[in-house]
Amino acid sequence: AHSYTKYNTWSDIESWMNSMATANSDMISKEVIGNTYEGRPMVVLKIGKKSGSTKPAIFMDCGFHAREWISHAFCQWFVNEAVTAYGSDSQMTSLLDQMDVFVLPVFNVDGYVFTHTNNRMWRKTRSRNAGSSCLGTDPNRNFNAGWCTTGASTNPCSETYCGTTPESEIESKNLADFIRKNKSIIKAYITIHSYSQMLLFPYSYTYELAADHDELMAVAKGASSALRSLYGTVYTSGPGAPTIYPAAGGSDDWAYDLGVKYSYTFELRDEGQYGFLLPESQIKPTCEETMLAVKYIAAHVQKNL
Ligand SMILES: Nc1ncc(C[C@H](C[SeH])C(=O)O)cc1Cl
Ligand SMILES: [Zn+2]
Ligand SMILES: [Zn+2]
Ligand SMILES: [Zn+2]
Repeated sequence: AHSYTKYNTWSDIESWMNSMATANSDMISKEVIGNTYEGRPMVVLKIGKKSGSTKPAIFMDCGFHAREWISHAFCQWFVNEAVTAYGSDSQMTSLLDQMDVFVLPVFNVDGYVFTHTNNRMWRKTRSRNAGSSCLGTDPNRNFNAGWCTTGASTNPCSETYCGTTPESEIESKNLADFIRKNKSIIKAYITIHSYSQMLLFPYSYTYELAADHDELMAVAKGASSALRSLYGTVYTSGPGAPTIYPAAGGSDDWAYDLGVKYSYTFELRDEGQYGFLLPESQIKPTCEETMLAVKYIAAHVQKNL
């Protein structure tokens, strides 16, 4: 059965999404934005007070990389927190009255299933690569943002294989199509990964500073200190290239260049002690502290509507 403090199976997450939308029909609507390579649904939950008119929105995805299980857990935590806190927490109430939050709890569904059934350390998608016995593309190297110019490989057997072309992966195409379709209302893009404890923003594909570097850095630092205020967890804030590594084809860089100004990649706990195998005992504290950072960013976005 589903639990917010366990790493749930895809099957449990899928039924959880259906029951959340049904039980909270005034706050949550469910939309399938396309299917994965193996035919599983990519489900977006639209969270926000129903209003007759279109509201500005924040888009958040989890589960780009299959093995980063704390990421999937956070999106589930966020959805529950949003509907639970609405009406009691003034900031969450204000956010969901004024904006919608699109949450994609599992981007790379095929990969996530594979980490439960075959290989816990799988990262990529599960698509077949012509002429190779190696499967999968790194979805975070597959977007049209300096595509495959740095920090990515043209070798299908590489963990950072960039694919045959930008958006070669159906999962990338489904996400990019949804964001392009809604780009006039999407004011922020947040993508959740692990591990390293970093709050990254454009660019990763170049060392050039983004036009909005100063503002993005200030917000990242504010969000990181909000996060640290709970349990003392230390995050590093900065542009991807100098802060983690130069790498091209990432969804955050792509969203930023599309015009989504507030574009962030979270690298959640830890710093390598457990790495991708973060114990379930750390789900709650990790999600609680990360909520503070996401709410900080959301508040800044609201102020700048
Ligand atoms: N634009 C980007 N933003 C963040 C990252 C770091 C993640 C960490 Se798992 C990755 O390697 O895909 C990588 C890129 Cl290419
Ligand atoms: Zn179960
Ligand atoms: Zn990742
Ligand atoms: Zn990572």
